[in-house]
Amino acid sequence: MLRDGALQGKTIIVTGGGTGLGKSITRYLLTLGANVTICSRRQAVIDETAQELTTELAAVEGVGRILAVPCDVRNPQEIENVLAQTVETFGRVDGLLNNSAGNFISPTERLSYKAFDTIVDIVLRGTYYFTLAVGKYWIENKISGTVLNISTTYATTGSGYVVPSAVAKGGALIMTKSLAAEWGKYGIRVNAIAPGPFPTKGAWDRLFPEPLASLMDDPGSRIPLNRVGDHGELANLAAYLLSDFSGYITGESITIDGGEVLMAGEFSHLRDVTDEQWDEVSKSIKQANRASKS
Ligand SMILES: CCC/C=C/C(=O)SCCNC(=O)CCNC(=O)[C@H](O)C(C)(C)COP(=O)([O-])OP(=O)([O-])OC[C@H]1O[C@@H](n2cnc3c(N)ncnc32)[C@H](O)[C@@H]1OP(=O)([O-])[O-]
Ligand SMILES: NC(=O)C1=CN([C@@H]2O[C@H](COP(=O)(O)OP(=O)(O)OC[C@H]3O[C@@H](n4cnc5c(N)ncnc54)[C@H](OP(=O)(O)O)[C@@H]3O)[C@@H](O)[C@H]2O)C=CC1
Repeated sequence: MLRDGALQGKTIIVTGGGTGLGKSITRYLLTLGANVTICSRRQAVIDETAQELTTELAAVEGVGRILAVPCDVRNPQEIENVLAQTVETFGRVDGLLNNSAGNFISPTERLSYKAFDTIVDIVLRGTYYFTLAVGKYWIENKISGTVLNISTTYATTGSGYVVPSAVAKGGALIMTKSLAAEWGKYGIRVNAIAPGPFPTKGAWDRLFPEPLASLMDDPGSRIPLNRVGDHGELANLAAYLLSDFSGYITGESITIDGGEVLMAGEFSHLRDVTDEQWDEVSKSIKQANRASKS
């Protein structure tokens, strides 16, 4: 979407950048010329992604550089290390994409106390810790940085069977808005993206495992646009929100879900009714109208 070189000179940290959506967004940011630090717990995974993307994009003109630094977002010292290594390698940090998450589907009454803590610590506490570290660096160095948090549509609607994730994503969304209000005076923007279903191994293994996958509708079939999301579509939006082109947008969460949340509307599920059935419906209503007048 953005023109070549749109992110030239920018450095962006992507948490969870070794897999799934974080990897796809990292690929696009590099293509647009940004330098990117990817971080997550598994060093082998982020090293392999860094190697793969470097090789894959070698021929792209103006491509950015990639650095992989291991980090558990629940650990402030490891976050400080990612920040320090990024500044040492690329000179500065301009953007932070909080994309790391943990999640699994389960009836809430089956969860242990620790299960809740594990998800909330990664998603809410981790997002806060990373944002705090980078925000303090920006304020101290007078850099107008930008934070982008990967949320989810159920951060606002809520959802059964993923209660710890919904609670944590909901908290991170309110943090997005609260910090946007507070740090606007430093020129720091804080936004979020709320994706619907975008197939990744990490999400599908934990949210649509068998026998659930066979029992549930195909996620695309519940969506007005009739399909799941494409990683490129999400990467476009993320790059825009991390770029200066979105310079007047802050505290916003943009939904990208093919209209999935709209299916909560009372009658939105009627799209499978045929023309013939609608003829019958119309006839029946008109009959009732006539009857009510007589
Ligand atoms: C539309 C799609 C929206 C998508 C949104 C997303 O976020 S997709 C993103 C998807 N991507 C990811 O999630 C990627 C990262 N995810 C992960 O690494 C793991 O899934 C993790 C989140 C469990 C963290 O691993 P870890 O090694 O830090 O933790 P651990 O193994 O030590 O477990 C901690 C506690 O949780 C318990 N518990 C675990 N599973 C279940 C279960 N199914 N049932 C019940 N409980 C379960 C486990 O028993 C333990 O409690 P206990 O028994 O000690 O009291
Ligand atoms: N896929 C989808 O349909 C949707 C996804 N999302 C969100 O998109 C984001 C990416 O998810 P997706 O790509 O699908 O799934 P992935 O499982 O591929 O991504 C999650 C990433 O988080 C990293 N991570 C997990 N725990 C930690 C931790 N403690 N510290 C640092 N990194 C950690 C993982 O790396 P590692 O294991 O090496 O630490 C992994 O790279 C998440 O925020 C998710 O909630 C939202 C809505 C829909």
